[in-house]
Amino acid sequence: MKPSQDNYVPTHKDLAVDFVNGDFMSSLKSLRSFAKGEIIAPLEGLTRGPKRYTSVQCGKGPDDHIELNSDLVYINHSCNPNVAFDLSSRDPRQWHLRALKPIKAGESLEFFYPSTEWDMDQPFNCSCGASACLGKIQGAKYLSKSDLLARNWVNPYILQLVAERDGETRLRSRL
Ligand SMILES: C[S@@+](CC[C@H](N)C(=O)[O-])C[C@H]1O[C@@H](n2cnc3c(N)ncnc32)[C@H](O)[C@@H]1O
Repeated sequence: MKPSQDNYVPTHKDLAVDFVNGDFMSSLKSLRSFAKGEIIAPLEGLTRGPKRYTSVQCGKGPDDHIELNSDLVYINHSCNPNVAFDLSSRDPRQWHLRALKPIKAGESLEFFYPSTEWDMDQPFNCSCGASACLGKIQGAKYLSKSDLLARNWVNPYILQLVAERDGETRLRSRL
């Protein structure tokens, strides 16, 4: 579920969707400043569902995908992100959105999609404009461990999948 522009009511006090005409052109902006490390929002009202362009992966399993059911779904990807979805706790009540750097009022919130997603439903050519932009964004499966670790936050289940992938590669090369 993606909140629409019709009769829009923000789901989070300090955040607002910047609706732009055109497919996937909208974004989520901060209405106040946040300090580095500050929790911007707990993740509440989540539902399980299939992998979609709106879902967020929350574990290693095929069914480990949640829908945010809020304005947070409008957070775009950046290769130089300013926020992270931290789904590292075993307790979903601890899952949250956190600032990775100081954020000013009016700034767009952007997270590094491969920090949650292994193999994305809807890959795209990134337009984040960062100097270290990775180009095509399709999920962590397609990136090196060093490219992932350079983005300040990667969820532990993604790092486990990377370790399994890289272990298999080493084993195969020995055969
Ligand atoms: C969950 S939506 C994010 C909100 C989206 N901008 C919208 O208006 O609905 C994810 C989609 O937004 C687009 N998107 C997000 N970040 C992007 C980026 N850095 N470059 C290009 N497209 C991006 C892609 O089409 C992606 O599949």
